[in-house]
Amino acid sequence: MKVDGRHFRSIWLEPDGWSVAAIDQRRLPHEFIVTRITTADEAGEAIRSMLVRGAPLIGATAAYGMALAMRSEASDAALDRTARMLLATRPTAVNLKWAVDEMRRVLAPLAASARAEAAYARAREIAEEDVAINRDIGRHGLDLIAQIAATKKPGEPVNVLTHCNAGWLATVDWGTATSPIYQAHDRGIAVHVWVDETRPRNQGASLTAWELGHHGVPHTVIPDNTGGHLMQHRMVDLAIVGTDRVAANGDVCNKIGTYLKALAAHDNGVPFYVALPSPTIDFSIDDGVRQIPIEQRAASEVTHLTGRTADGRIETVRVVPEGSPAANFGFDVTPARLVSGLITERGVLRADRAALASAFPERSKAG
Ligand SMILES: CSC[C@H]1O[C@H](OP(=O)(O)O)[C@H](O)[C@@H]1O
Repeated sequence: MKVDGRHFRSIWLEPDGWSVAAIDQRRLPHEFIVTRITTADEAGEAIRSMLVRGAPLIGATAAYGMALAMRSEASDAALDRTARMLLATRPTAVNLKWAVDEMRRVLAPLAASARAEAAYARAREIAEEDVAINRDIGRHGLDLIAQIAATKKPGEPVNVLTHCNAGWLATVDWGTATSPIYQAHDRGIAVHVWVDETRPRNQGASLTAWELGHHGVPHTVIPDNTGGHLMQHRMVDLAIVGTDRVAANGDVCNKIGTYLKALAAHDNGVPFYVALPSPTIDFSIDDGVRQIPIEQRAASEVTHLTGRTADGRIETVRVVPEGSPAANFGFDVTPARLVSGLITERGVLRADRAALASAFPERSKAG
């Protein structure tokens, strides 16, 4: 999407035809830094360190990481070693495993000499497919926003709450939860977004607010604990969030705090939608609450904050007493019963196995 009027994707193949560029999301919103990724290990570190993050973008980065590996060494051992390295970077977003498995499906049958070219071709396809899928998610989600807009007084915005960053920065382009928002805004529908800051890494405050601002979408950053109050006072028309993994039964794993927003939405009759591309569906899991692995990250992400000082320096400060332990669960799982619908590239679905299997039979059979 647009950054200072210029179109960017979150990741792209450089003109040299083999190295990969990605926006360093750890530096936003204060610095816009593009990093060049030249090895599979650098791709793995980019995922592990959250230089790139967001389920679909993690998948695309892993696909390019496999291509970088095949360019360097295309043996069966290198293929297996690279797959294992990438799969070990982060455990929750199933798009990572989907992308690695997809690359292995394409590459394993090939002679080593043919693997690098095939790997780059498939990685590019995965990136382009993500853009097309997210555009379609936006088209289907736009209908939901337009239906609410039709009930509003002229100029009164549709108020959407979102959590974390499921924006174009979390994907190759468009985003998932933000794609309907961008498409509504671009069509002149008045939209306002309540942006959950999303402690502890503040992807909402630092990423969602940044990208909405660059696209001219009205928004307000709120502390994570505010959403329930807004819903109680009819200040939220619908919630749209992203997801890192949807179980076959419709349970939704997303950034920590999503479950609490879903409970508040359910209690206040606020529609709660989850936007996802089909590679985020994990048909091998029947019970998301019990089976989806929840990443636990470093306590320092809770005990410290990074920001810009008044004189422009980027500093990290401690916000928790020395010696106070901190827990950092990265995700939680919202039971399907709290989900109003799943906005996918093939339409808005009920959050249940029958709807998911019917919409994506080719994936449900693959399991
Ligand atoms: C469109 S996937 C976005 C999803 O990924 C985020 O997690 P992280 O920033 O840790 O990669 C968050 O759960 C978002 O909803």
